[in-house]
Amino acid sequence: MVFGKFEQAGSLWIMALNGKVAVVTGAAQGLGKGFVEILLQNGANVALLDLNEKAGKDLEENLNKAYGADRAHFYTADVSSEQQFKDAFQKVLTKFGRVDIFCNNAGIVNEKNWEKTVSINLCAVVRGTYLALEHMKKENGGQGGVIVNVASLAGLGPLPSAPIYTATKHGVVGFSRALSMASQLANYGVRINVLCPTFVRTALIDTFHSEELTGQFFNLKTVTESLLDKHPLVEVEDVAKGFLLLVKDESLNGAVLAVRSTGTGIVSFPTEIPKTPVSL
Ligand SMILES: NC(=O)C1=CN([C@@H]2O[C@H](COP(=O)(O)OP(=O)(O)OC[C@H]3O[C@@H](n4cnc5c(N)ncnc54)[C@H](O)[C@@H]3O)[C@@H](O)[C@H]2O)C=CC1
Ligand SMILES: CC/C=C\C[C@H](O)C(=O)/C=C/C=C/C=C\C=C\[C@@H](O)C/C=C\CCC(=O)O
Repeated sequence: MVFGKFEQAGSLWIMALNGKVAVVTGAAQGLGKGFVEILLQNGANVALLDLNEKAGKDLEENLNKAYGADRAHFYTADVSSEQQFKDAFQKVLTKFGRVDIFCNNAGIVNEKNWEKTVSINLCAVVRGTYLALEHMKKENGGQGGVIVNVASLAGLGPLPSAPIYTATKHGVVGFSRALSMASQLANYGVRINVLCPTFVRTALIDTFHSEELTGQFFNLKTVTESLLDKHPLVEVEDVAKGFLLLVKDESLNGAVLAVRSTGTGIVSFPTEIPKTPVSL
C-alpha cells in the first residue's frame, strides 16, 4: 500500500463552510469533539450526536459560549438504534433545515461483545451514510454535500489484538470507497471520504489495557504496545486538520486519508493486487 504524498498546494475547489450545517456522531468527546470544534472555527453550524447526554449537553453549552449562541446543538442518540438515529436526524433537519456535512465518527473497541462493535462501527456508519445520502442527493432535490466516515489504520491493515475492530474498519473503508463511486456514477452530488488515523490520544486508546474489552486477545497486549512504538500517538488536532481537508476539498471523493505521526497522506490503492503464483 503506497501512501501518496499529498501536497496541499491549494485546490481550486474549496468548500466554504459559512452557513453550512454539519452532523457529527460520537461528538461528545475525543475525535468527534475535535471535528466539531474545527467545523465551528471554520464557520459551520454543528449538530452533535452522542449517547453520553451529560458530556454532550456540557459541551454544547461551552461551544455556544465560545463560538456564539445557537451554533451547536446536542441530540442524544445511540447510533446503533435505527429509531434513535432517524429521530435525531429529523430533529436536526427541523432545527437547521439542511445538512451539508455528515461525519460518522462514533466507534468502540469491544472484542467480547463483538456484535455490539459491528453494530456501532459498521452498521451505524452505513445507517448514517444512507440517512445523509437520502437527504443530500440531488435526485431527491438535495443540495449535495460531503460525508466523512471515520475508519482507522486498522481499516488498512490488521490489529491482531482487535480482529473484529479491524473487520469493521476494513468494512468502513470498502463501503465508503464503493459508495463514492456509485455516487459519482449516479451524479448524486455527494462526496464520500474516509479518515484513517493511527493511534490518537483519546479515551479509546486505553481499550487495549482492558481485558473486559479485548477479551480473548488481551494476551496480545504487548503486540499492540509494539505497534504503538512503530506508530506513535497523534493528537486530536492533527486528525481534525485531515478531517477538514476531506470536508473542504471538493476535488476529493473516495479519498482515504491516513493520518500518522510521520505525516498525512492520501492512500493509493493498487488497481491490481500483487500476487505470488502458486501451482495447483
Ligand atoms: N483513538 C484512536 O486511537 C483512534 C480512533 N479511531 C476511531 O475514531 C472514532 C472516535 O474515536 P475516539 O474519539 O478515539 O473515541 P472516544 O471513546 O474518545 O469517543 C467516542 C465517542 O463516541 C460515543 N459513542 C460510542 N458509542 C456510541 C453510540 N452507540 N452512539 C452514539 N455515540 C456513541 C462515545 O460516547 C464517545 O463520546 C472511532 O470510530 C474510532 O474507532 C480511529 C483510529 C484511531
Ligand atoms: C486495541 C485497539 C485500540 C485502539 C484502536 C484505535 O482506536 C485504533 O484504531 C488504532 C489503530 C492504529 C493502527 C496502527 C497501526 C496499524 C498497522 C497495521 O495494521 C498496518 C496498517 C496499515 C499500514 C500502516 C503504515 O503506516 O504503513
